[in-house]
Amino acid sequence: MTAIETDGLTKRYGDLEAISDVDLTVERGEIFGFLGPNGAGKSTTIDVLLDFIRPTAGRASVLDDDPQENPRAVREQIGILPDEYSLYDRLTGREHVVFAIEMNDAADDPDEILERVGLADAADQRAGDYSKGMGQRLALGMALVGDPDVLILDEPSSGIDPNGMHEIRTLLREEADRGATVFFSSHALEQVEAICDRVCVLDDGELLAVSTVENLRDSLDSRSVLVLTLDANPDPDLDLNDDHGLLELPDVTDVERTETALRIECADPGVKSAAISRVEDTGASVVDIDVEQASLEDLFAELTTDSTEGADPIETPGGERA
Ligand SMILES: Nc1ncnc2c1ncn2[C@@H]1O[C@H](COP(=O)(O)OP(=O)(O)OP(=O)(O)O)[C@@H](O)[C@H]1O
Repeated sequence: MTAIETDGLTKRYGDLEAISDVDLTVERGEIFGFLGPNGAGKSTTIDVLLDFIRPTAGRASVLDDDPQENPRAVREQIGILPDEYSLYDRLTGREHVVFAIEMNDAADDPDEILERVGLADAADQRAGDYSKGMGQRLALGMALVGDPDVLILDEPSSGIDPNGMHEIRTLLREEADRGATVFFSSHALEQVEAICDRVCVLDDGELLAVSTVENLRDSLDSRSVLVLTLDANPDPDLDLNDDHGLLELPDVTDVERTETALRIECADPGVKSAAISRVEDTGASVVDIDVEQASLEDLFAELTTDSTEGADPIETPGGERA
């Protein structure tokens, strides 16, 4: 059953298309990473889901309700940690949570919530004296009130240290285990990959890929760079700028020449031995062989760079192309 669905979702501000024809499906109970650089369109998408703004075209649904037709029903089922939230400086942490409980007509124990977000010791401190990370934890605690079916978290890691993020990941996993859907929007890949079941990558308003983190990793395992260090005193007749015919090999996607080495991008690991033979056949002497694995960071950078200029799309096995 789907928790969140968008179909051709588009939002224009004048000439600017903040999101373009976004088709997205998030299943119930999954922790879904909504990934993209600044200005990608993440907050715009979230604002449409909450009916804070209306789409120019397309539609969205949250737990089968259309936010435009039934905004109240949608918001009642969502716990939201917004990108920009405001706290009341003079109210304590506990008073904030009590306020959220009353607003939601919920029966939560405020101290239990404060404990879960690591603020038990600061419950009676005024929010005006909280650090940024403490404020973020408090806003997250308020989002948990009433055990919402969908948690929408816009940049939840902002201001939170690595230990804190570990606690928050545990908390989000508990939420998913009780059946909640977690929609985790972030530009920080390392946060998303550590917790999410599936991720999508949005850039310039367009959905570039949807995949499991595992499939993204698998696709990277088959993408590597072979670095061949050549004899520093090669045959003087050897053309150092030559690509050694490597680009004629299928699955060699790029060749870069440094002073003493060749960096050969391989789309398939099986091509490496053919590449080495090809270089040696031209009379060059290979003195060292190294393999650089691509990281998820590389993939994210590649997906979100020049996507509008016809860069080659990256397939994520088992994932969808958007
Ligand atoms: N009210 C608005 N009027 C005009 N343009 C807007 C408005 N809101 C957003 N935009 C533009 O829409 C695009 C998407 O913005 P959005 O805030 O959705 O990105 P984002 O992915 O959430 O970015 P960030 O990670 O920085 O929060 C940006 O180019 C932004 O400038």
